[in-house]
Amino acid sequence: MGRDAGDARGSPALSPRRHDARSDEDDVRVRPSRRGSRPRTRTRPSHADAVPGLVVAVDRGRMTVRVEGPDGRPVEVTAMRARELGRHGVVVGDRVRLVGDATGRPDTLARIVVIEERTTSLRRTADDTDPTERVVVANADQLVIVTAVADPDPALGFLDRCVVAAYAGGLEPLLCLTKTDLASPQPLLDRYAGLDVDAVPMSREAPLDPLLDRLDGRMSVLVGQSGVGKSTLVNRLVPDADRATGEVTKVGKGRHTSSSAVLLDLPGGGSVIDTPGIRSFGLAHVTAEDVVAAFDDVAEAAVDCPPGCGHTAEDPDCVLDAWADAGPTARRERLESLRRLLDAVGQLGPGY
Ligand SMILES: Nc1nc2c(ncn2[C@@H]2O[C@H](COP(=O)(O)OP(=O)(O)OP(=O)(O)O)[C@@H](O)[C@H]2O)c(=O)[nH]1
Ligand SMILES: [Zn+2]
Repeated sequence: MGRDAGDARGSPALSPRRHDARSDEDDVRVRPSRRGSRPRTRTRPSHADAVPGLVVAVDRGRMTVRVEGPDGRPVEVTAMRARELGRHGVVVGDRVRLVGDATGRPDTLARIVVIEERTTSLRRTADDTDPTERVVVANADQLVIVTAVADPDPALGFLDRCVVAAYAGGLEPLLCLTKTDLASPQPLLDRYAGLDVDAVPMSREAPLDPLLDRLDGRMSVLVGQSGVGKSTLVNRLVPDADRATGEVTKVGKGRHTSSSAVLLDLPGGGSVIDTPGIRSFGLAHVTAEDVVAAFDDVAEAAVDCPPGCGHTAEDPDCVLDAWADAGPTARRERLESLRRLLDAVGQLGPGY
């Protein structure tokens, strides 16, 4: 077959091979459009025929992108970012478009030319003062915060930070309270009840069903500190994922050792994104407003707060106290829980 079926139908000749002086190697060859009907511009090829895919792993600039193969089954393609994306990073969960060789055959490399708009972005900064935020995972529905009820004791500050990061990124938080064979999950359940954070107690002996019910058909990110039993959980959820458990050394753990996140499909539908590299959540990018916005009732009341209100008990003109007093006692509990979150992450927002 000729290089472009479209030529036969009389569409304009394709642009010259070297279409852009700044092109990197992959850009030099302009791929003929499969449909052949769309002429390319010199500086920026049209990507209307680029192949849609889902980023399932990122490892040192190389992305693994899942696309639909010729037989309708998913194929994993190795890809890199096109230079034209500028500084836009690609993360696990991103929906992208690929040009180049998207067959997934060995030693092929495709190019990501489009990152679709994200529905959610789980973000973090290196610490609370660093303004450079990094997106950790895109488009996930929920953040599953894995914490042991004992051994190790729950790191409450870390939990609060994860809850805040979830709300700020547009994800629903879900607490997965592991090792319930060692202690009661009740204190942790109580701690977040006022905010209606969903929670599921779990131990390695207990059936997975209550958790699977919540993961079904959704894209969920799993975070947790070392030793909480996250790998044990992932191995049960995705038996062929082969995540190493209980090892002291991080060397040689799992297949995607150096990745910060890897998407794994659940056998019954939905997926989980494991984040082995993420042990902390800097929240320099989060404002008190971002947190409040996650609670419709509180956000509605807070519109009467002065601009820049931090909504803490120390903010003199915060209207949320009056709002709590005017309602049932549950409102006060909700406000206290919310303020504990704001306190725990501290220094939220400019001027607060
Ligand atoms: N008692 C009890 N121990 C568990 C449970 N789940 C996991 N463990 C143990 O807790 C330890 C840590 O489990 P992992 O699954 O490796 O924990 P992790 O969160 O992946 O931690 P890293 O390996 O450091 O990333 C192991 O010794 C497990 O056997 C549980 O439900 N109950
Ligand atoms: Zn306020």
